[in-house]
Amino acid sequence: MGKYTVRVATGDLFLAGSPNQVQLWLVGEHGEADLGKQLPPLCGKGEFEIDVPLHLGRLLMVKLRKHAVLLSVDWFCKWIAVQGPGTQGEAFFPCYRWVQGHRIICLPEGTARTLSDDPQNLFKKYREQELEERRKVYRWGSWKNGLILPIAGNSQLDLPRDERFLEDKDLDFSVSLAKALKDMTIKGTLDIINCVKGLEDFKKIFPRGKTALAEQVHDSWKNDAFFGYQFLNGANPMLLRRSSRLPARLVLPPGMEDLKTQLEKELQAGSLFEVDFSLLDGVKPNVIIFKQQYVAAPLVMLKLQPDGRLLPMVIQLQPPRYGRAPPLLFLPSDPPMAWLLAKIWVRSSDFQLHQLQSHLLRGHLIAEVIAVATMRSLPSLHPIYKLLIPHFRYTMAINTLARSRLVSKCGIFDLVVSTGSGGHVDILQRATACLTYRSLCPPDDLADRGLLGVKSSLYGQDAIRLWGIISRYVEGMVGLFYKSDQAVKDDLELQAWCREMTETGLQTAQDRGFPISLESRAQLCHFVTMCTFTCTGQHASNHLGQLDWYSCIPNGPSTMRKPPPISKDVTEKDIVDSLPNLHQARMQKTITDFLSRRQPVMVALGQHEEKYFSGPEPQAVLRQFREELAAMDKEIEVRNAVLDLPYEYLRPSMIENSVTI
Ligand SMILES: CC/C=C/C/C=C\C[C@@H](/C=C/C=C\C/C=C\C/C=C\CCC(=O)O)OO
Ligand SMILES: [Fe+2]
Repeated sequence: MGKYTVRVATGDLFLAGSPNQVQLWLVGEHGEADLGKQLPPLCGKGEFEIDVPLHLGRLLMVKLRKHAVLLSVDWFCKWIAVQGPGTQGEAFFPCYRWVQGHRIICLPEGTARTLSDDPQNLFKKYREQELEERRKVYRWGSWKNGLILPIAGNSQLDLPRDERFLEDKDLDFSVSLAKALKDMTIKGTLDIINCVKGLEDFKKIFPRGKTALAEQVHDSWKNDAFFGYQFLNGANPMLLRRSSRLPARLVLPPGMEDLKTQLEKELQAGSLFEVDFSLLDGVKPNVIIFKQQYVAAPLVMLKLQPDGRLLPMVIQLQPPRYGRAPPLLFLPSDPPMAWLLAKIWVRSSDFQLHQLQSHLLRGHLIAEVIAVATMRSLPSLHPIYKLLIPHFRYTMAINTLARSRLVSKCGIFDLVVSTGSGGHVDILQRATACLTYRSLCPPDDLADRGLLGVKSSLYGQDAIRLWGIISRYVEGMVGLFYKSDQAVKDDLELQAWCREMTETGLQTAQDRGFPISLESRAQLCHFVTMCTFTCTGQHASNHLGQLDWYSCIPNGPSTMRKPPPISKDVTEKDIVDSLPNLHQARMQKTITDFLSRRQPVMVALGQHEEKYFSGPEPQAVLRQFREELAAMDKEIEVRNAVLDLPYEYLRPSMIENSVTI
């Protein structure tokens, strides 16, 4: 018994407060005290003192309930802190959620606890009730067959309130999208009089890139070294791999002996690389306003020079067909327009696999599965929940928007992308079928692709460095709560979480290397590091490059309006007629600029302000994480300062703490 000081923190945004009164209870080891209805949590922090005539002992949780006389107004509660008998200084009760309706909400004290950390089962009932409620609110949906599962819901309003954009994000997204579409409409009216006779006309109509690098892309996109560089450090660094043999599909027609000799020489030297777009083979192309669009499935062979440049050696635009003559091979020595058109076809194919496989599937959709599985399987007391929850912010919301406006019927893909109107779903299904656990873990993925130690792969170096920092952060936290491998095996909530993710969310992905159970601390750390990296670095490295590399339309055409060339007799007009028309180009530029602009409402990696963990040790681990991130950021800044083409997409200060756009 004694005097307690209670502090109540409301969200910082305008709509976070509520005029409804809030009733509070203090729940201790030895009893529970009803503190009655307290100040309505209008805004900021409220504080009150109260005498409690009971001996509560150590405080375990705070319970709260909103009372509405006329109108129930949701309240965003950040946290509650209590000082008094049994609090050892100050007891902190994290919330960071919306309090809706009149239900009683339980907020356990912030110390992370696995089931085995609660031998008296003081929280067991609470954990079970919380998960029972979460499984009703966070339900798996289904978008298309053969894909990993999304959250149920067709719009943000269908989502749990805690998953929707807060008003600052909502305002920024809506206003900037409306402005982008308005500008597109206004500029688009001029397109009626604009005509694109030559490639230079594209530059006149779309003059300025939004970044220094985008400007360089406008100037240098035709250059072979620039073309090769993109597979290392461009918008999509996920497809390049070192050749272990000449690809079977690369059928060399008679007269190409020199090329064969060169390829074999590079192969023997270990400097032969390839990018194979076979996943696109046979995808049904879109028809846009009654006009057939076209898709190819190229193969590019490249050689890594001693100076680090990656130069294309040959492009095969389509795989060989049984019973037909071998496909034409395009070479750097071909007539310039023919070679340029072949490269443009590769760029358009890269746009398709980048946006659908590397960005949407391996970034957005995997992050969503991690988020939904966690909300359905781990209580808020669980250390892994506390570790991961900051990396789920807005992911379900942005993905629901993508499913309703980007890859939906009559969405952006249908309007301006050559794989729209169903081809994009086919590609997602194919990409899902070959999605492996190793491919989501840079140390394994880069090893498998033969990119470890390739100095000119700045993506590779930064991805390995960031993976290491995240891995140490995860190990630091896991080490606080799991003292043995057996403790991991015995954690039934953890095992249910892993199974829910692999078997349900990822749709029996154990066939592709994903774990169905966690047998050791090392395996747990690897899995949680993959989750964290996917929600942060993987998405950023495949999201941020759009602004630089796709604002020059010929460098990333969202569609192609003529079939791939079958001869080398190519004119500039053939190229212009193949590229997106002005309307399509303007829409592509509008959407990719809008999506990849630097977000004003942004939390950088590791910089979340929510305090989910109580206690000095987790805070120390988080502090160390932030210090390592800051060191990496500074070193990348110094490195980039002397580079003609700086690589920024894995700079910690540029990486969002979750997938929000
Ligand atoms: C053409 C760019 C394709 C990108 C797909 C890859 C990842 C998804 C993307 C997320 C987008 C989320 C929401 C998009 C919402 C709206 C789209 C913009 C305008 C639609 C026009 C309209 O409906 O009015 O990653 O960032
Ligand atoms: Fe994105």
